[in-house]
Amino acid sequence: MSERGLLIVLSGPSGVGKGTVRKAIFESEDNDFQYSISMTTRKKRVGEIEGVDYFFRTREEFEALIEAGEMLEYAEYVNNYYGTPLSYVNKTLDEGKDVFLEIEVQGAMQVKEKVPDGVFIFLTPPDLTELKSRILGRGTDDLAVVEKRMRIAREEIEMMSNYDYAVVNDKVEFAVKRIKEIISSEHYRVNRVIDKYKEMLKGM
Ligand SMILES: Nc1ncnc2c1ncn2[C@@H]1O[C@H](COP(=O)(O)OP(=O)(O)OP(=O)(O)O)[C@@H](O)[C@H]1O
Ligand SMILES: Nc1nc2c(ncn2[C@@H]2O[C@H](COP(=O)(O)O)[C@@H](O)[C@H]2O)c(=O)[nH]1
Repeated sequence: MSERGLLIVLSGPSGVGKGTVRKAIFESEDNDFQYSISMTTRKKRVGEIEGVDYFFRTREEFEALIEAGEMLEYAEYVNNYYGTPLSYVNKTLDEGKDVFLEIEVQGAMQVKEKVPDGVFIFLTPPDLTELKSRILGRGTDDLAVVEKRMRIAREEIEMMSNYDYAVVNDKVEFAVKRIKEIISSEHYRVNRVIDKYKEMLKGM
């Protein structure tokens, strides 16, 4: 029996750099994770591509998928739905591949309920001033949305204790290195490899 893949959840406040860090992980040569592309009802930003950055759907389409039980998790964030399609995650984990989700905190907590043996990593900013300047520097949101993201960020940081690991995103390359080290060591946790040894002992 081949081992099921690991479900890795990278989460944290808006603007901390989740997308930047995730892209750096996926661009690295030794990357062996499968990225689960999220679905959203928000408008496409300049340069974003359907099926690469997100699956862009209407609210009606998204709600129909929720009703049909086809989302692993979903959340309403700044007046839009965001969610993870369930079938891709299940199929890929069953193939023994590691699946990487980059999602906000409400969604991460739903995944934790359903897949408690996932690896939950909270990406933190060096401080809140730096967080705000990253959101502003990105230039994608007007001031009211930036303030809303900052209010949500404060609540999200309080949820950090529900995660397995906290990684500070001071420099992207350091954060990437820490995350890779965490995932690599998670593969050696006894509860993940025990079944393989049970099989081996049965055959002796
Ligand atoms: N380590 C870092 N140092 C300085 N700037 C960074 C760092 N990581 C990311 N940034 C910058 O911060 C801004 C926000 O990053 P990014 O969009 O990746 O955040 P996010 O957490 O994915 O946001 P959201 O949750 O809103 O999608 C970007 O302009 C990015 O270039
Ligand atoms: N719960 C989920 N959150 C998600 C998912 N995909 C992305 N996100 C998070 O939403 C916010 C806003 O994203 P943006 O692209 O509008 O800046 C951000 O924190 C993302 O990480 C998802 O599938 N589920």
